[in-house]
Amino acid sequence: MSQAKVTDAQLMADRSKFLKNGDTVGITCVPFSGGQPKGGVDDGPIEMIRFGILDQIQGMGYQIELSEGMDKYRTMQPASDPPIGNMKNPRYVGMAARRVAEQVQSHCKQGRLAVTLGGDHSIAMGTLAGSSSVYGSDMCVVWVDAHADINTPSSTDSGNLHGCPLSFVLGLCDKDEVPANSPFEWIKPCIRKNRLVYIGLRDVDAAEKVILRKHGIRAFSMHDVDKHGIGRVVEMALDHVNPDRSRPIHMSFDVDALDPSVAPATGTPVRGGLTFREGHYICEAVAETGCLVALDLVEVNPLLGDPESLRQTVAVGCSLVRSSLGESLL
Ligand SMILES: NC(=[NH2+])NCCC[C@H](N)C(=O)O
Ligand SMILES: [Mn+2]
Ligand SMILES: [Mn+2]
Repeated sequence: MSQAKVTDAQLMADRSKFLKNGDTVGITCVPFSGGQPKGGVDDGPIEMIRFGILDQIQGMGYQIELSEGMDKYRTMQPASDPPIGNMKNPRYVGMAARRVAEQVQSHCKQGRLAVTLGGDHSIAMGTLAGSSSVYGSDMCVVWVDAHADINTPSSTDSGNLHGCPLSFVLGLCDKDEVPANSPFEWIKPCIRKNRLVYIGLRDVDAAEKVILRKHGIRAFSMHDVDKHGIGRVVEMALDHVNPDRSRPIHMSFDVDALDPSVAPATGTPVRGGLTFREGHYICEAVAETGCLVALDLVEVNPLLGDPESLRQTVAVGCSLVRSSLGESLL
């Protein structure tokens, strides 16, 4: 009795509405921590690789294309990088994100599913610039996070750019916040406000709430998850940005969306987050649409906490990636 071997990769490639090489995953590792003050988040990608993420993805039947030169993200830090206004490490963040954009763009151009392993969330300026340069402004963004990461250069209290990536790609910054010689000048508004949706929010700055309200950006907080259940929340979120499931999706998953009991090793943990299953459900439901073209998995910080916290967080990061690649589809 012989049966043709049907892999997860084949099922996902058949299901994919946009990827011409849907059985190939283009992986970009970004060992970068310049968007926030805590060292260690730059070791996120290498710890996920040590844990076996590449073998796991290959084991699902995918081909892997790995972006070159991940060490360059560490060596490209400028010798001098004084704050611009409130923004910390602005040149480093701007340069790193620009390189991320090129690497993600190249995977997307080749029709591969672009998976980016961070690194702190400031790198999403790059991932979104890269994917949207190929898929255009019809692409929608599912942002899974405890935080809104939509501060502008002038609204940010902390000055940490991992709290700001969305304001750049949405074009919410004033001209004087991104002047002609700014490290962020290369970022063009590329994501539409009505194509962005959040899931998991529970720690949003006052200034960010003003921004969300002003621009009518749809957000499903943990309150909504409690009220409606994760199944309904994901359905409502997708209905908002992608009612016919006919648009490409870029999902940006900050591991701190999960409850700290599930993902403790992260820089800005917030109590009351998604359970293990709720986090995975989101990934599975997005995989099921056949619309996923790019995925970020960020903010795993192996230096925070004891060895067991580290193992647990790295393991859950890898398993969220696998679920997004269709591991649990039958
Ligand atoms: N990607 C993150 N973990 N972001 C946390 C941001 C926290 C806070 N809103 C800030 O702007 O500083
Ligand atoms: Mn976060
Ligand atoms: Mn984030």
